[in-house]
Amino acid sequence: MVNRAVEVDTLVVVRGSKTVLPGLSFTVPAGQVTGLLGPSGCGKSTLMRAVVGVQRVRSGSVTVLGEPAGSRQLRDRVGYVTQAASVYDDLSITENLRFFARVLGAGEDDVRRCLDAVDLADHGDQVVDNLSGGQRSRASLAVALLKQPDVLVLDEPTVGLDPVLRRDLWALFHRLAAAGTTVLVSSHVMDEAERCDRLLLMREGRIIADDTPSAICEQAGVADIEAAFLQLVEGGGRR
Ligand SMILES: Nc1ncnc2c1ncn2[C@@H]1O[C@H](COP(=O)(O)OP(=O)(O)OP(=O)(O)O)[C@@H](O)[C@H]1O
Repeated sequence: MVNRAVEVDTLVVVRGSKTVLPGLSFTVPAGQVTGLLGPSGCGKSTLMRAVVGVQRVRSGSVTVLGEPAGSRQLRDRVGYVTQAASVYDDLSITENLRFFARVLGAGEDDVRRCLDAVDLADHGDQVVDNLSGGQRSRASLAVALLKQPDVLVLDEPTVGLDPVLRRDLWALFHRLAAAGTTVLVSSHVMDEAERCDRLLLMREGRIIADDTPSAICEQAGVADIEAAFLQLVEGGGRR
């Protein structure tokens, strides 16, 4: 088993006229929940797109499970949930899952498993168009779980969710990680930091810290990640 699920080496991404990622290097350990935290616009989505292989990169490399990001071998092994829901509005949640299960070669038992995992079993017959934003994003997450991916990349999955649902989703991420899945999850909300096994703190396209939440706080000599983030920004941080 590869214990570095994701390896990013001197990654440069330019979007339009802007260098969004000016040369990032880091690794993501397998079987843990790694949080990618940073303010809106710092480049989290761009980095996640590079990890799943849908972002044109200027230079550097991104390796996932020992293969180049986006390569054919990774198709069934990497799940990706974007901020935009990727389910059909005019189908029910169960119909969506059955449709994607057929496309992906998954079975009815997988449909049940995924509905349960995201706590939507009681809403399976509801048409997506009538769902709340949070239910919609959980339906997209259920689709991503159909193939039991080894690496799950989630772009701000908890935006707009109430505290109970947020807690439940984080519990799900940890159950998936305990079963061996590598979970890379982004957030711009610093109070989600404590829920991660490891953190990549990001600012203006750079990783300013890469460690466990407690180690980051300890090194900064502060009690919470928000204070650590501020101190890293003021003190220059890692380059
Ligand atoms: N298609 C594009 N063309 C040019 N610039 C872009 C494009 N998409 C994003 N950007 C720029 O790239 C930078 C990083 O955007 P990105 O979406 O990766 O940030 P983010 O940290 O995920 O933000 P958020 O938390 O708001 O989703 C921003 O400055 C954004 O304006």
